[in-house]
This record gives sequence, C-alpha cells and structure tokens, in this order.
Amino acid sequence: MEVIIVNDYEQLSQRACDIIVEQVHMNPESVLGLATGGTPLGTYRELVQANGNGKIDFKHVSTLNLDEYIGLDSSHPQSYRQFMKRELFDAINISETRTYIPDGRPDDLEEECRRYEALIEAIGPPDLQLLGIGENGHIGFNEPGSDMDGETHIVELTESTRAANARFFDKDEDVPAHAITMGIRSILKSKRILLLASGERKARAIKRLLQGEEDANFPASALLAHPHVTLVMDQAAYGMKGETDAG
Ligand SMILES: O=P(O)(O)OC[C@H]1O[C@](O)(CO)[C@@H](O)[C@@H]1O
Repeated sequence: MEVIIVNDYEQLSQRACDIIVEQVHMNPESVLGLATGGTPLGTYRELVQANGNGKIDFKHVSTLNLDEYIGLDSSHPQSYRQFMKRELFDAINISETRTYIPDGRPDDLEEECRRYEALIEAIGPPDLQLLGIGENGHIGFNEPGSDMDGETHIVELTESTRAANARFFDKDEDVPAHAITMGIRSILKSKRILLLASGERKARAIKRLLQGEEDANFPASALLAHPHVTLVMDQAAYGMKGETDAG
C-alpha cells in the first residue's frame, strides 16, 4: 500500500484530484469508481475546478458509484444519485448516461444486485476506485462482519453508520435502514484504489488498517490484499495533530 500523508483536508483533496486527473490523462475513457460521504467532497470541488480550467475532460469517462440507500427514489435529495449530481455530475462535462449508481427502489432487489454486478463487469471494472473509510472500518456500506468475498448485495446499516450519516438528513429517523452496496469482492476488482481519510475521528480506523491484519470485523483490511492501493490521509487521520476533517 502506498501511503501519502498531507497536512490537511485541502491538500488531501488537491492530491486526490491530481491522481484522478493523471488517470484520465493516461486513459481518457477511464472508468472511475466513485464514493459519497463527506470525505470526497473536496476532491469533487477540485475536479469541478480542474474541468472548468480544461485540465480534465470527462467527455469519454464513465463512473460507477459504490452504493445507494434502499427506499429513496433517485430524485430524493439525499439519494446518492442526487448527491453525485449536486457535487459533481451537473458541474462537469460528463454524459449522465455514462454515470451508474445502483437503483435504491427497484422492483426486485436481488435482481438489482445481479444487474449492478454484471454492469461492473461490463462497464468496468473501474480503473480507479475512490473510497472513504467509516469509523468502524466500513468501505462502501460493507459493515463489520461482512462477507470478505461478497459481491453487490443488500445490507442493514449499523446504528453507528446511521448516526454518522444522520447529519445529511432532517431527522435521525429519516436515515434509511438498508442500502445496496458493491461487495468487498466487487470493490477489489478495481485496478487501482484511492483511499482517502481525513480528520481525527478516522485515526483509530487508520491505525488498525496500518497494523496490516486482515479481519472480517474490519472490512477495510480487505484492501491489504489488493496490489495497487494508494492511501492519502491528512495528519489528523494519521493521529498527528492537524486540521479538522471534512465535516
Ligand atoms: O466520508 P465520510 O462521510 O466520513 O464517510 C465514510 C464512509 O461512509 C460512507 O458515507 C457510508 O456511510 C461511505 O460512503 C464513506 O466512504
């Protein structure tokens, strides 16, 4: 695992953007795996700016998102489809037809899981997968105890994940209880993984990851088996005193 420690969230976002720009320069038809949550917001802001300045062209890029809440229509403001539109897609020159996110309200959930996994194979796998890490070590919505060899599936969210995500909703009880997520095996199919961690509240998870032991109770540890992971974190996530996190 390549480890890059930067001073603060701003530098982290800049560095992540540079890595994505490099990837798209190398292959203008890149497939990017994208993530939601607070951590990638700065990276998306930088990418929007880079696109505006002509430093990156998304015309031939495709994207595959990790996950979606179950029960939220794709037009719901807190759905990950709307999150991605707001934070990135609507502000860059990407064709919406090339942006893929699981459907959170399909007729048949199991069929949707199969469809999305087949899509990962057909469109991807991603050349570069952007990832955040949960305080409990979750990646995508793969919570502790998840099948380390699982593909796209339905998960029940833990109370800690629901509490962490409640900040995006008006009321705690509005946070969905289930999600559809790429499995750990689906994530590991990506050619390269760019893992981002910012802020003190991620320090415990990062420390555990860097201890280097694979453990199903700590899903991020599955990344240890991947040949090309780049971890970019700020000093606070590394456990050094530093700036505050992404919020
Ligand atoms: O970036 P955040 O908001 O700290 O979230 C960390 C992880 O948790 C999730 O938001 C899911 O709860 C992931 O999408 C994200 O990578």
